[in-house]
Amino acid sequence: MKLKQLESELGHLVQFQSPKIELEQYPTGAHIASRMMYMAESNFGDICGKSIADLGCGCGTLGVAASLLDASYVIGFDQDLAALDTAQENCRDLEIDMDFVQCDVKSLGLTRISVDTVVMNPPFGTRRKGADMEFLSVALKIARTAIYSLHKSSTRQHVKRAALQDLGAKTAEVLFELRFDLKSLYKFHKKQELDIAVDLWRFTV
Ligand SMILES: C[S@@+](CC[C@H](N)C(=O)[O-])C[C@H]1O[C@@H](n2cnc3c(N)ncnc32)[C@H](O)[C@@H]1O
Repeated sequence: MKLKQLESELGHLVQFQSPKIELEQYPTGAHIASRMMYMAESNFGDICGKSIADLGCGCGTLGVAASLLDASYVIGFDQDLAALDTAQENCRDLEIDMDFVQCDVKSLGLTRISVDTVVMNPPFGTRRKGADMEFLSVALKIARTAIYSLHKSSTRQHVKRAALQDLGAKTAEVLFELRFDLKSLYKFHKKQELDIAVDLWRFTV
């Protein structure tokens, strides 16, 4: 599938109806999600024919993109049932076969789940400090090859050091920096928090 077509399909997905701020529920927009997933496939071959886990899948954007890029198997994990219901509806509409599990992502670190590639837009840790690194720690346990993840650019040095020194990543590379616009979702945020710089990372194990 071409990039433009992928972006267009993702642009039609239903997103969080009443986002829960304590779970940092904001969708990855179609422009960012399509480029993130397209790059994972076209530059690194990490999606087509691979098993994929979408951690904190929300309404399913990244997992759906993986399916549209011909992943062999896709599973999404999220704590929130309402988001998972929407994700399932999105899959039904597109006739996509994807599994979903309701759980706290932290619990996956204790399981034997193993996939080729993990994709995620984790909570940035603004509501619960360290949430992003908890997701990364789990991702590094269950991925056999690579992890694609979004983190605030302001945490770049910390993410790199923790991934390489504490969490066992073999490599940690920022693929590109982007801006995440939370304006329309959380209207009561302070202005400087609305448009934030975010890194797309690729970690290998
Ligand atoms: C920033 S949103 C990303 C949603 C979706 N992946 C996307 O890209 O549009 C973070 C997601 O993580 C979920 N989440 C937050 N903490 C979680 C946890 N401890 N375990 C499982 N899911 C969690 C939220 O419900 C939310 O759907």
